[in-house]
Order: sequence, then C-alpha cells, then structure tokens
Amino acid sequence: MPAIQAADLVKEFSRPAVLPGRLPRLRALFSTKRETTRAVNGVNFEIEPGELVGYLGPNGAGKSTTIKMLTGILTPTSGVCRVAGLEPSLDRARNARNIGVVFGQRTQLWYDLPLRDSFEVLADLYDLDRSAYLRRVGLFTELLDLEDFLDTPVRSLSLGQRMRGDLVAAMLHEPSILFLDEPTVGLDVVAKARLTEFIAETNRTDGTTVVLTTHDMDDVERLCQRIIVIDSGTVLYDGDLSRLKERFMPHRFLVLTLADRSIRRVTDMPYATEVETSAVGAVLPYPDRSVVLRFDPREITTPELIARASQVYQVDELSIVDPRLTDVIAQLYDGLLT
Ligand SMILES: Nc1ncnc2c1ncn2[C@@H]1O[C@H](COP(=O)(O)OP(=O)(O)OP(=O)(O)O)[C@@H](O)[C@H]1O
Repeated sequence: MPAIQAADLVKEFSRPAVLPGRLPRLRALFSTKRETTRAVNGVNFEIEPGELVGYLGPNGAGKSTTIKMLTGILTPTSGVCRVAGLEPSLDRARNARNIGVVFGQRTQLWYDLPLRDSFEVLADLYDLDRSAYLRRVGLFTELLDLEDFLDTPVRSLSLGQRMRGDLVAAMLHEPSILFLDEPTVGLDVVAKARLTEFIAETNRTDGTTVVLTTHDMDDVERLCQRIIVIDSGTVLYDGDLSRLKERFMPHRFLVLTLADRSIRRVTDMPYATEVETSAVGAVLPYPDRSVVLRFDPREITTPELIARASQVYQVDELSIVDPRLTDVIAQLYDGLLT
C-alpha cells in the first residue's frame, strides 16, 4: 500500500466576489456573487513508504493546499487522498497519529512555554510512553544540539532554534510520514545544513516517508531523489530529479582557469560552445582568466574535451560543473519544457 495517494484531487476556494464601483469590500459583504479559485486541479500521485519526495512549484501553485488536504486541515472539493490508508479529512485524529507536520512559516509550539515544556504537553496529548518519550527527546537533543536552549521560552528562540524545536515536536510520536512545508525558510547556511542532514538521517534510518515543499533548490538537490512539480494546481513533472536534468538540461560546463587571459583563443572548439561565466551560477575565483565551455556529454566525452581544451588553451586549473537545478525548474515553471 502506498504511504500517500492523491487521486484526481481538487480543492476550490470560494469567496465573495469583489464588485466594481465604490466601497467594493463593503459591497462584497452584502453580495451573493462569489468567485472560485481552483487551487488544486486534479492532482494524482502515489508515494511509497520510505520515499523522500520534493513537492515543488512557484508561489500560489497549490503546494500548501495539497499538504493541508493530506494533513486533514482541508477537505477536498472532489477526488480522494489517502495517507497511510486513511482519508485525512474524515479521520483527522487517527491521521494525526501517523503524521508529523512542520509549517516553516508558523510554529506549533507554545510561545510562552520553554521548549522542554512544549514537548511535555505534546507527550501528554499523544499519551506517549514516558520512557520512550524521554529516550526520544534525549536522542533529538543530541542530534539537533538543543541542550543550550531547551529551557528557553519559544518566543526567545532564534528562527533556526525554533525550527529545530518544531521538527522535534512533529516527530515525538514517531510518525511514519512527515510533511515539511518550507522547513528551512529564512535559516542561515549552518542551521539549514543541520536541519537537512537530520531530515535525511531520519528518512534513511527510520524509513520515514517525507514530503518536502520548498523553494530552495539546494535542499532539493541534497535531499530528494524524486520530485513532483506542480503549477496552477496541476502536476507538470513527477519523477527522478536526475532524469529531469538529463532530459531537459543534458549539457555540462567545463570551467578553465587560464594561465594567461591574453593568450589568443580558438573559439570554435568542436562540440563545445564558449558561454558567459555567469552561466555556471557559481562565483569563479578568477573570472578574468576563466573560460566556460558548454558541452553535451553525449557528443563528446569529458576526458576528450579536456584533452582538446588543453591543446587550445594554456590551462592552470579546470573543473566540471553541472547545470543548476534552479535553471531547470525555472524553465519548467515558465512552460518552456514540455
Ligand atoms: N483559504 C484560502 N482562500 C482562498 N484562496 C486560497 C486559500 N488558500 C490558498 N488560496 C489560493 O490558492 C492558490 C494556491 O495557494 P497555495 O498556498 O496552496 O500555494 P503554494 O504553492 O503553497 O504557494 P507558496 O509557495 O506561495 O506558499 C493561490 O492562488 C492562493 O491564493
């Protein structure tokens, strides 16, 4: 049985129509006219137990609305979703036992309570076995380095500390499925790395199924093998991350740092095109001495290209760079890839 299923899932929101003329909001209050937004428009997917899937899409694509249906917060307008065999909106309490949820923009902790007390309240709510609970908090405290701020009220925590606390809160009851909606938003590089490593580890060792929505393509590259991309409530791509790149951006970049920029260059290298250094998306250490060649590994092997380039250029250093996921995804969003 799949851990998560969505079949022709639709969610519409209806609100009073904004009317033309003076005081539109006031007039809307007394109007019977309504306008409907179809936030999720016939989404289908299945996620197997133990998968870690990126659920991606531009702003307003319908990601959070899907997650809210899967967590039971929203009821589908039509279609069905099942999470660990349950229909979340019909079985909210039982579903809540199977899942952990983190909404990066909103905490589920109690602002005035120290982190430790928030965990205690949740342990009571879930009626957790005392010794198992203490063992788990101990483990998380170590893994996520919580010791220094366990007794700090949530409102005084930094965003990174609060997110770590939220993640623990979502996982205290050992859910088999985790929904993480932008869990690294606003975090610095170190906090982000710690959190993503923890998510990967949880998925690896406990076999927890994870659905991750994020705009951060570094997180996606680090964590997800499979991605589902949606836009306007419809699935655009569902499959392997690496295959997406191979299919839509098969080229790679050979970055050469030349011994001397003034050396005359032969620009018509077969099977390779010189492109702007910005194409690689990384800051090059010596931009004025760098040459970036774009090539397709299906046309010329990397060693062959390096050998040819070494004949043409006087090379100090070289490296191979893959295209950025951000570029592929941006093209998907723009409807350039079909
Ligand atoms: N409660 C609501 N009432 C009316 N419209 C809503 C409601 N919630 C979401 N929407 C609309 O549904 C669409 C999808 O929103 P959703 O929050 O699911 O997108 P998202 O992909 O999570 O976006 P983001 O990346 O910006 O968080 C948007 O057009 C949004 O304005």
